[in-house]
Amino acid sequence: MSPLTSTPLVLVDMDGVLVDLEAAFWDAFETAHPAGPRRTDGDRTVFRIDEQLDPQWRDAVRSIMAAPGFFGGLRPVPGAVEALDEMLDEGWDVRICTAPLLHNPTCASDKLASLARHFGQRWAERAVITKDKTLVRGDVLIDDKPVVNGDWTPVWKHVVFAATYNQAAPSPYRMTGWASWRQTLTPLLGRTAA
Ligand SMILES: Cc1cn([C@H]2C[C@H](O)[C@@H](COP(=O)(O)O)O2)c(=O)[nH]c1=O
Ligand SMILES: [Mg+2]
Repeated sequence: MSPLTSTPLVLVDMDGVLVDLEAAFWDAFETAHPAGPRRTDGDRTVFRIDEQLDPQWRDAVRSIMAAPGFFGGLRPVPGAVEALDEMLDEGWDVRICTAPLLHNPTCASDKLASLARHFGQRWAERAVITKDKTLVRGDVLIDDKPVVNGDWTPVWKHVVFAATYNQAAPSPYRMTGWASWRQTLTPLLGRTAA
């Protein structure tokens, strides 16, 4: 809880949680490489797409993700817009906590523009963009990465936003989608939203 209020502070990741990186990636990849691997070849079992595919495709994956504008084209995950607004309007303090891809020159600015466009300007103003999420205080971090680590011991609990590639995540806290945010967060934060 915040030292000044009892309002729980919820941190929410972007890629794979609020916006659909996987769909945007495969749309671009399949267009650029029509004879290459397809999204339908199988579910992702590791966090990084380049590590899922044969090594011959790694540069191609990197080049799609490094393209200026790529992160501005990601579409919201179903239910995400409504859930964020509900959490904030009902009394949680909610911040976006997202990592930039440093070799994409417009990644950080595209993420802010995407938040404003799809979620509303107030969400762009609530964004924290950092390579190290352990530096950010909060009660929970909702994130699809199986392990979110950094230079510090985090103060938040990691709520794993469920995906095929994080089924073995060590955190005991798991959210299966935005429809269940209340059931997942309320027991963790000790009270319902105000
Ligand atoms: C799936 C995937 C992700 N990344 C990068 C893209 C972003 O910079 C981060 C994830 O950001 P988040 O908002 O903290 O989710 O990881 C990547 O480089 N390769 C991938 O396959
Ligand atoms: Mg993510």
